[in-house]
Amino acid sequence: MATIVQFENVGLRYGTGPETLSDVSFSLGAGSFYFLTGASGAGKTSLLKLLYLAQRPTRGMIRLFGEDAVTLPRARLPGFRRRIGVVFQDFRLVPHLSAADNVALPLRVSGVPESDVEAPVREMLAWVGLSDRAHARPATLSGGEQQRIAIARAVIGRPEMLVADEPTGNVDPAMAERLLHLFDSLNRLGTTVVVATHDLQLINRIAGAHMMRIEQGRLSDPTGSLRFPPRDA
Ligand SMILES: Nc1ncnc2c1ncn2[C@@H]1O[C@H](COP(=O)(O)OP(=O)(O)OP(=O)(O)O)[C@@H](O)[C@H]1O
Repeated sequence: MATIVQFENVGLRYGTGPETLSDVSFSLGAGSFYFLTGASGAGKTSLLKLLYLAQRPTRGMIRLFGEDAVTLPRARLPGFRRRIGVVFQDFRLVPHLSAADNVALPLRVSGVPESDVEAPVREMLAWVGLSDRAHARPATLSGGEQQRIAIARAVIGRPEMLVADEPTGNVDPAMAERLLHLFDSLNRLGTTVVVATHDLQLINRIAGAHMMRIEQGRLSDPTGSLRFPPRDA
């Protein structure tokens, strides 16, 4: 299986504080499904930020899509980021755009012709159960509805990798199940999926998903399968 992400001895420090992440090493196989768990403050969001290139590590090596992501020239960041769908913990919807226009953003940014935008937006809104809120501004949506719009926006461009930070934190169990099914469908189409969650129930729902656990900034690898190359290689 091809490796889509590789971390070797990665460390992250914010300012002059202690290291938030230390000696993080793992690799992600293209097309696999990963859960990242850990207590609040353990470093899940920080690890995801490194993955979607919002943050550079203070030490270590990160390869993404086969290239060195640490020394990637700034000008190439947008091109890389377009290959990654992100569901932010705080949604980050654009407040002056409607729900439909928020969902359409990745397609428009990628230069998809306007005639090819409407149908997938409609399909995604239906998938997340919000067809009737297409014209609503984010401020008029509930937290769970905003989260579903953020998920629709993250997956509409069929990204090579989907990174989601607590994507079911604001929805009821039935909707969480449905959203997970959406991620699963995307994964079956070949997208590598990384979901940070506290919800251990979710983890059992995806057959064959890998689990990474982070404790005080260090990754524990319960399956022993995430390290690349293996420690004893
Ligand atoms: N921008 C920042 N500047 C300084 N410290 C930060 C910053 N972002 C996160 N931290 C610190 O890094 C540590 C890990 O935070 P992080 O958000 O990665 O944890 P988390 O596991 O995602 O937590 P939660 O589950 O509560 O979202 C925390 O101690 C946090 O205070």
